[in-house]
Amino acid sequence: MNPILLSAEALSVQRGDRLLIEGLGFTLSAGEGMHLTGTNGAGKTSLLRVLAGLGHALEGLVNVRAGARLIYLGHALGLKPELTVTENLRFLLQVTDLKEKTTVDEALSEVGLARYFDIPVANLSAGQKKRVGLARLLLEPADLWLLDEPFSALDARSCQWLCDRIDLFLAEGGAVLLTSHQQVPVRHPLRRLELGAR
Ligand SMILES: Nc1ncnc2c1ncn2[C@@H]1O[C@H](COP(=O)(O)OP(=O)(O)OP(=O)(O)O)[C@@H](O)[C@H]1O
Repeated sequence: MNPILLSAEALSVQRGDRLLIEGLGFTLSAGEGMHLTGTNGAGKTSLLRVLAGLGHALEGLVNVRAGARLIYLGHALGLKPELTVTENLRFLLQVTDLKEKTTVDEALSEVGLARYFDIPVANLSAGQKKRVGLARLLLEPADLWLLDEPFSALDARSCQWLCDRIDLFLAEGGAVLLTSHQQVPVRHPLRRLELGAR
């Protein structure tokens, strides 16, 4: 049986005075993908942030397997607009202090941004910014990807590229939890976790 990389037990999440999630439990094992769905405001981003350790749960537990490394890719992407594309990725690698899986140049080439390496991120289109964020998936070693709307702003070719990357990551034993308001056409079957409107 594949090891469980992430689990939630009796998790409740509140934002402001709204209780968004109550008593949620699930596990995510190596090689598993999960599609988190729910209407606007249901709490998907809030949940991902709690799972990534960036937000607090009202009650309950989040367990990440000891030693498992996760990448959280949120709406904000964690990019600094005044830095160039290359500077942003080098900065992120410094912060995480991990040995990169590939070079920044190769990652940028794969996400179709080779020609933009010295452009400030502020001067990129929304889809190009998204691709800079996604380049982290190529650079940083990880066991678990938490991806908040990773397909938003991407063109069709980039969406297909990301699906292929997710399939490869799952085949290699990674685990993925992602949100998307659209169908996610990966080959690997995805479990579905639906947050109800409250
Ligand atoms: N900083 C905040 N302070 C208070 N409430 C917040 C804050 N951020 C979000 N919320 C509220 O939390 C609720 C859930 O927001 P969240 O972003 O988690 O939803 P979501 O399911 O990801 O929505 P969407 O599909 O629109 O991205 C919303 O009602 C929102 O108004």
